[in-house]
Amino acid sequence: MQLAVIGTGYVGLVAGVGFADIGNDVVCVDVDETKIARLKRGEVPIYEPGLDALIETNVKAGRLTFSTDIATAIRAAEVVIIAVGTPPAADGSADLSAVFSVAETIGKNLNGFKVVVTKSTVPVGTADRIEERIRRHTTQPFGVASNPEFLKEGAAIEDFMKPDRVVIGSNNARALEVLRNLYTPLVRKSEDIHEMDARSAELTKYAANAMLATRISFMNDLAVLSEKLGADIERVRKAVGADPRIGPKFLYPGAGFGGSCFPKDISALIQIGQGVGHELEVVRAVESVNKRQKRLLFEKLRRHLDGALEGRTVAVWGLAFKPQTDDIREAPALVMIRELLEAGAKVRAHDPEAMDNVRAVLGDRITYCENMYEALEGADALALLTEWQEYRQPDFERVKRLLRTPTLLDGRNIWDPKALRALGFWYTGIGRP
Ligand SMILES: NC(=O)C1=CN([C@@H]2O[C@H](COP(=O)(O)OP(=O)(O)OC[C@H]3O[C@@H](n4cnc5c(N)ncnc54)[C@H](O)[C@@H]3O)[C@@H](O)[C@H]2O)C=CC1
Ligand SMILES: O=C(O)[C@H]1O[C@H](OP(=O)(O)OP(=O)(O)OC[C@H]2O[C@@H](n3ccc(=O)[nH]c3=O)[C@H](O)[C@@H]2O)[C@H](O)[C@@H](O)[C@@H]1O
Repeated sequence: MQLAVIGTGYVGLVAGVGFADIGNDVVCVDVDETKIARLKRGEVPIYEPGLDALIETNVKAGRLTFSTDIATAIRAAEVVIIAVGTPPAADGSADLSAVFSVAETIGKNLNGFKVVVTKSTVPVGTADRIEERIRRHTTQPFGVASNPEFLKEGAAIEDFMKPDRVVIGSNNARALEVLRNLYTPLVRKSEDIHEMDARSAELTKYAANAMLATRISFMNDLAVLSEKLGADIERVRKAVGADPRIGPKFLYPGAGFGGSCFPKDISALIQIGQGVGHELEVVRAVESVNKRQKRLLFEKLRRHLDGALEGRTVAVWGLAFKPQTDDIREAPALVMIRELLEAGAKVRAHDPEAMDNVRAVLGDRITYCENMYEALEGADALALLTEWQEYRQPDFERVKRLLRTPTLLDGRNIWDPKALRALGFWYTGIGRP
């Protein structure tokens, strides 16, 4: 099939290369000329394991190209996939300006039946609004569909190529059929493709993200309770997750959830509810618990130092919002670093992939260390915010020698409190005695 993917970010690029890999002809389009120029030179603008090799293979095979010429890409395509960003507007709702701008361009360039697919996460009812925008400019036939994406950054290719399920929402039978054919090679059985109306598909995306975020905030809330009661949330987590009705995934307490989606989609869902006069009370609590959780490590450190943060130095390991990505959008580390700077502390940071992105936001307000141990030199405490593999088993004797005071804040519960206390560290994690 001939596909145009509009918006070559985390989702558009992965979807584009994934569809090319199963034999489609794909052109990935973006308004960002620098990004497209880099991709044309063979450079991959984001860190995503396995992506470089897959792009290279498909470009070489002639199935994957990059362009800034959206009109030509649309005219050549049978299926146009919208994967542009839908960032939060000032009031928390999703900013749909990029989606609508693409819809208008599609309308102006329709030259025969096409399926227009929204992969971006958009509020319920957006498919109808897209259809209306396209119709303003054309009398050509087309079908609009919602096809939300469920991939996780850091595991994006695996998630895309072997999805647990695919959701396709449309009121147009021809569009449903085209998309069913497109996805059939990626699913194990036909029941893994869930066909529905567009509104249900749009809501499914928010429901899935809100459910996952609810599990995390629930566990983070219980972690605070655990600590106050002298219980160990890690033991509770494992035992609770052993119930197959609950399951073990997405129950890890930590420094709060970040990323470009959970925080944004939760506030958009709250807005969607309010738009029809329904207050989503559970989702509101998920959001407020998360805001509190992102400040938890900072508060623990402040208490430990009796409020005296001025002039102290804090080492931070992990800046990305999770491991295996360079994405720092809504990362808990940024919240902690900003609090520290505001309190007059200095920060020495390390991350295997995300330092350039942080530099673009914070500039020289903090010190960036190429080596994780270098970040510890002369620091009064080490705070771990992202559970990169290389932080799991550091040389703690060396950590102790380098730190001015042996203080550890484990924002992801990856270290052993007992062993570290035996080594002479002051240790605190999330919800552990
Ligand atoms: N990042 C993720 O893991 C996931 C994201 N999503 C959703 O997918 C959508 C895209 O997210 P990301 O890929 O993370 O965003 P991103 O910010 O990485 O990429 C968006 C791309 O769209 C381009 N763009 C903006 N306006 C454009 C226009 N008018 N024409 C062409 N290109 C345009 C931007 O230059 C950028 O390259 C969002 O709605 C997001 O909620 C859904 C599932 C997973
Ligand atoms: O809509 C999206 O963009 C995507 O959002 C999330 O994916 P992603 O944000 O890439 O990463 P996750 O692995 O879900 O992690 C999100 C945040 O939750 C945190 N988290 C995750 C799991 C957990 O048990 N505890 C926890 O604190 C992570 O550290 C991270 O900060 C969803 O998992 C994807 O299914 C969805 O497609």
